[in-house]
Order: sequence, then structure tokens, then C-alpha cells
Amino acid sequence: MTSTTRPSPAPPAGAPGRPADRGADHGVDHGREVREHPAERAAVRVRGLAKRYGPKQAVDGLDIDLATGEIVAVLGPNGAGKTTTVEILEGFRARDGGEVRVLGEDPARAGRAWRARIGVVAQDSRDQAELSVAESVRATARYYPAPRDPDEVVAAVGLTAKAGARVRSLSGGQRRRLDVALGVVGGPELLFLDEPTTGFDPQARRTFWDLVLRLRDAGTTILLTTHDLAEAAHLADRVAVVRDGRVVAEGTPETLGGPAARTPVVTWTADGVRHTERTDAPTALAAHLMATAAGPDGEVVDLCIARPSLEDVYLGLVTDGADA
Ligand SMILES: Nc1ncnc2c1ncn2[C@@H]1O[C@H](COP(=O)(O)OP(=O)(O)OP(=O)(O)O)[C@@H](O)[C@H]1O
Repeated sequence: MTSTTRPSPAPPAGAPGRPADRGADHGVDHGREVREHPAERAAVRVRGLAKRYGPKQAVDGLDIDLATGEIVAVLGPNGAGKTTTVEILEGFRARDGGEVRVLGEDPARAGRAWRARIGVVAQDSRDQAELSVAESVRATARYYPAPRDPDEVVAAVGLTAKAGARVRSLSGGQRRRLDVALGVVGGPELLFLDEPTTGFDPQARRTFWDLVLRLRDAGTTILLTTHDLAEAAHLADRVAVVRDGRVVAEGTPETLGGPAARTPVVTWTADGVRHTERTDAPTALAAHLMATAAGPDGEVVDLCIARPSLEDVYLGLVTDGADA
């Protein structure tokens, strides 16, 4: 990820409603299925986004949509163009080409009222180090017309015990939780979460996931970038895989990559050799192995039948030479 430090989202606006309708129609664009949403349900609509840094085409014709009230996880290898894309959607970076609508406006021209409707949890934020946790959250809440209760937000991210501690004294994971608190205290309609659980311990990560799902259930639209495939599988309604500056696959965590990518894999050991076979009939193969490859005790050694995980499918999509 690039190490740009973005300004905190700020100021006031008219209080927005937050419809929770998450339905969507479907269409086809550039040979890839793209979900089309009626304008009033589209929180984000991006077509043909392009951004170049010198000779590097960082974003190269990227299309993505988010319907109001859904969580979309953007996945992709280092340097794929995720952060650049997100920063353009947040209005913190200019684009070279393409159409972008975020909450109905072009981020390149949107003003303070629009900014107050989005929340940003960036990767790197180091301001407010001398304030306490509670002071920091209250100070940020004051920028917004309809903020959440700061104490409730501190509790929701599990920092009540640290409410009086100075920000600079927090551990890395605690600081990340505070970042999340600062991103959501304004009550955003659309929340950008950039690798939000980096440095969280497993329990804190679970607590955070619950918070994100509660925000989604209350109608918040969430764009999540993460390298944590378990996080994407747990949280996302849809995932989009970015490679070389464009979306090469998208779908639900259960259907990404299509049926072929989900073919079960049977592995077993015979005569000291590990075997792997992909088959749509794993039970029949297991029965065959039991009849032919079982040892004297009737066991097939280390027999395992598994459906490829989201991580397996993702790696197939982003590995060099993969047919995406
Ligand atoms: N400010 C910049 N100046 C020059 N090149 C940049 C700049 N920001 C990003 N790049 C380059 O653009 C490409 C896309 O970077 P970006 O940070 O968007 O990728 P990413 O998908 O977010 O990566 P990561 O997963 O590592 O965070 C990379 O090749 C990166 O080196």
C-alpha cells in the first residue's frame, strides 16, 4: 500500500437518510458481469477509471458498483491499484479518466456536505496523538451534523477501558480500533475501510467484524480493502478482485471464480505418495479409494475432501498466467 496520509474526513452537511434496500439488477459490461443498480440505489458507480503515475498505469479501465447497504471487499495483490482507486473515490486523489459517482456526486468536485456523508478508515493516521481516546472521538464527532454518540462508539470498538488514555500511548491494534471509531462516529452513509484489522488480535478482529456487520445492517454501505481472505469471506456481500488496475473477477464469496473454481479437491496418500484429484463426484472417488487404496486396516491414509476456499480461488485468479 502506498504510504500517503490522507486528511481526516471532515465537516458538516444535511443529515442523510440511509435506505437499507440492497436489491440489484444485473447487466454485462466488457464481457464481465457488472451489477447495475438503479441510480437511487447505487452508492458507488465507476466506469473505465484510469490513473497513471509517470510511466505506471496504476488503474487501467476499472469498473465497480456498490449498491446502497452492501459490503464489497476489494481484493488484489500489492500494487494492483486498490488504494489509488479508493483514494479517487474518497476525493483525495485526481483521476486521469473514467466516470465516478459516489453518493450521486463526482468526488473530484464534491464539497464539504458530501464529505460529511462518507467515513474513511485509512491505513495510516497519526493525528491527535496528545488527546485522550474519548477526546479524540468527541472532537471528530463535532465536525458532523448527525454524529453517533462518541461514548457508544468507543465502547463499540472495545476501547472503553482506554477512554482516558492518550492516543500516543495506544498499542498498534488499539490505535487501529481508534481509527475505526473516528471513521464511523460521523454516522457515514458510505464507509471506506482500508485494511482495517491489520494488527488486531483474533478476539479484537471478531469484535470488529461484528461492528462492521451491525453498521451494514443499519444501512451503511461499506467498501473494504483487505488482504485477509477470511475477513472478506466473513464480511463481504460481494468481492471484486483487482489485478493490474482493473477488476478481473467479482461475485459473492461463495461464487467467485465460477463453478469450475469450486470443484472439490480430494487428497490422499498411497504407498507414501500424496495424490490430489479435482472431481465433481468426491464421494464416488472416496468409495473407489476405500475399495482399492485402503490399507490393511481399511483406512485410506490422510483422505481429505475439501471445497476450494475463497483464498484458493483468489490465488488462482491473481497468480501470473491465470486465466482471469
Ligand atoms: N504516489 C504515487 N506515485 C507513484 N506511483 C504510485 C503512487 N501511488 C501508487 N503508485 C504505484 O501505483 C501502483 C498501484 O499502487 P496502489 O497503492 O494503488 O496499489 P494497492 O493495490 O493498494 O497495493 P497494496 O496492496 O500494496 O496496498 C503501484 O505500482 C504503486 O507503486
